[in-house]
Amino acid sequence: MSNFIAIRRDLHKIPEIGYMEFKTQAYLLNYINSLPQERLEVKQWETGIFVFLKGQAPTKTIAYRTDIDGLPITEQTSVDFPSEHPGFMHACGHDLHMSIALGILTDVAHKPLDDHVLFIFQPAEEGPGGAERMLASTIMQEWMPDQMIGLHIAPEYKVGEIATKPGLLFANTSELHIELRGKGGHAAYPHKTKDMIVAGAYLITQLQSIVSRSVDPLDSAVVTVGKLEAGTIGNIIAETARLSGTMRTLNPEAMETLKTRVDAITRGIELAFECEATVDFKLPYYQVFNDDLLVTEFMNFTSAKTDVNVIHCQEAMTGEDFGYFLKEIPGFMFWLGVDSEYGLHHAKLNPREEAIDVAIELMVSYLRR
Ligand SMILES: CC(=O)N[C@@H](CCC[C@H](N)C(=O)O)C(=O)O
Repeated sequence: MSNFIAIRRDLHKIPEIGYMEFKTQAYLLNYINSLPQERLEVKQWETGIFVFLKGQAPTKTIAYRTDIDGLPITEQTSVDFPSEHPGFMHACGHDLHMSIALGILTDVAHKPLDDHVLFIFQPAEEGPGGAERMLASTIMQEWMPDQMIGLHIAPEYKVGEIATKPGLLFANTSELHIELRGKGGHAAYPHKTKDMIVAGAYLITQLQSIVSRSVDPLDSAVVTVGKLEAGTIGNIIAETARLSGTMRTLNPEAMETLKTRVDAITRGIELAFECEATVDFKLPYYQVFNDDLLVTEFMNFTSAKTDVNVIHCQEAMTGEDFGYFLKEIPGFMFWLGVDSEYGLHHAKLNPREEAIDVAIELMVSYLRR
């Protein structure tokens, strides 16, 4: 087993959510401190880390970013290194992302490049977002890179495949939080109450009409309610209902349509069910937009390799706060095939670990080209 597969397994056992990645940060720092230190400068930022590796004859700084947080999901895989944190799992592949980053860092720490390389270990990609804040940090301002690179595992592609494209790769996103408040009471006296479970159910059903009836059919959009909390027991009418979800669009203007329609439909529910509602659109993520020239050069470079197959993919409705880095710094993101039967954010996600060495070798050869 490669050292970086072992590292991935260690990290897989300790998933932590955004800005709580204390054990993860300690593990990463411990490893980074074991590398040759002559050219390294390491700075902690919240639960994240910046590692600056001085080049030998630098003309620019290239940044490589990995996210480090896990998700609140109870793991259901049968791997023999499962999550040791009940209710939490690396179900989006950030354990692989981190081991790949450490693999690249290890190589260049032993054999420095001409250019500087900045490694960014970023917290809270799944929320509330770390990229925008890291970008604004004084550390990043001091070490501002000229180019950014990031990857994300892709369960639908085979090991040895990568996929990307020039221009738009990932969607614009916004979280959606709605709270409905009515008058609870005894289940036998519904006429004396305002039942927020019924109101919430109507609301969720009506939200489904936004994509089908308010968004231009030639655009793409998603409105997903992923969490609904309401009620306490079967014979009490619920006083509150809380919905949380996410909205996605490929076109930034379509996001404004979604917000306007969510607001309008919620106001309609307030009237119809005689309740009060608050709508909160939180934590927008800017789209991931690849630099045409850089990503095309990377795709051509990779195509010339015999061991990696490059797929020109379509845009995805996933969100990534890596988009904030690419808004300011030219660069690109790509999908790394890991061939898992279960997808991202699934409790049975089980990426094939051979992809780790594929990615390290690809990135090291790209950086040394
Ligand atoms: C790659 C990936 O799965 N990213 C997450 C990002 C979450 C963004 C935000 N918290 C939201 O849910 O809107 C995704 O769900 O796409």
